[in-house]
Amino acid sequence: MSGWRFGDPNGRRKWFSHAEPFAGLPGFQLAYETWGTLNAEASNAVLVLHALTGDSHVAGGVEPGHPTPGWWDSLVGKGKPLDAFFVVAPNVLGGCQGSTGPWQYPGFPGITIRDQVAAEVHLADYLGIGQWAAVLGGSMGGMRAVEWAVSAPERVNSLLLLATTAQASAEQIALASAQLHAIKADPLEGLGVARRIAHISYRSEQELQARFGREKQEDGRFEVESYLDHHAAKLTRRFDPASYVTLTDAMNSHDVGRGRGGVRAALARISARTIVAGVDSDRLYPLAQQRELAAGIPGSDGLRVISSPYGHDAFLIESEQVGALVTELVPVRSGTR
Ligand SMILES: CC(=O)SCCNC(=O)CCNC(=O)[C@H](O)C(C)(C)COP(=O)(O)OP(=O)(O)OC[C@H]1O[C@@H](n2cnc3c(N)ncnc32)[C@H](O)[C@@H]1OP(=O)(O)O
Ligand SMILES: N[C@@H](CCO)C(=O)O
Repeated sequence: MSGWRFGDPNGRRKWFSHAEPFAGLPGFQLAYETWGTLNAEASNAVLVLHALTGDSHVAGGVEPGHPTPGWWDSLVGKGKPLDAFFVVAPNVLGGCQGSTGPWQYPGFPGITIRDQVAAEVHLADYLGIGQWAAVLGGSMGGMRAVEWAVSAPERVNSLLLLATTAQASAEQIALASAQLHAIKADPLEGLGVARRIAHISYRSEQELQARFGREKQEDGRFEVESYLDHHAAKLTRRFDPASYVTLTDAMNSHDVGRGRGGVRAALARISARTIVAGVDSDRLYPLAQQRELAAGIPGSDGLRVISSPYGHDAFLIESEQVGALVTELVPVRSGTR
């Protein structure tokens, strides 16, 4: 087993181990990182859930000696929207940055978003967190966030759903299936092909046209090809093909309505104060999916739109707009410090 998958590249990871059989596994471990301090009432905990190729390292540079940037640096740290809270970020079950996944466990079973949330419930219990002040997530993280609020409504006080959906659509499943075929044909090369396909869907047509047009590099590749080659190489250096398959299958299985009387009935269970936001240029998780969430969740006050040319990835890039939504959701209350 390659050590890096259990390693701690940023020097901040903690591990939670669950020794009982779970979802076809003999047990599991979740790597997680935390920022801030849990208050005496355990009322200031915020759960941040990462997207497909994300990890527990939401923010870097918060403490001396841990400068590696995180993927939502703008939210966590002194004077930032989540400064007053105890932030917990797990690496998702089946992921490959510290948590149990297919490379750690040959014959790793198929798991669902519900299994991943059930694993995170065990982590919350272990940390002594009965109710989250807020659960935040974008994309696959948003799938887990909405599942948290449906399956354990009493444990989620407020909820921020970004660029996500109540159930995977045929188009999302179709795009994923092409990626999975590539990986199953040749894991390493295939992961690069999968990343190219996925990354096109993470950006917008107008952005790619404006940035790259028909420009070519000296080697004859179109600039946009070179850009995709870059992301493919970058991901294959930091991500495990089998984990990509496991997590993509889990996203395909995502349907909060399954066995619960359908999506509307499931969303009606949510008691959290909720903000749902989508990106106007997102062609992977279109606004109609967030509109469905906002309409079905009783505690939502309607759809917010993040205006950005960057497509789906805007939830990771538009720090100001995302930060404003977080601040609106969890204004720093006295006593949360
Ligand atoms: C959930 C998580 O994100 S966790 C871990 C961090 N996350 C990730 O990395 C996820 C995968 N990455 C992404 O989704 C995106 O890179 C984001 C959202 C994080 C950032 O998006 P952006 O800031 O818009 O970066 P963009 O997609 O334009 O890529 C910039 C990179 O492409 C390179 N690049 C730009 N044009 C070209 C080109 N024509 N040819 C080759 N490389 C190019 C840049 O040099 C830059 O390189 P770098 O990655 O070494 O910095
Ligand atoms: N591009 C980001 C978001 C995907 O939803 C990632 O690779 O995780």
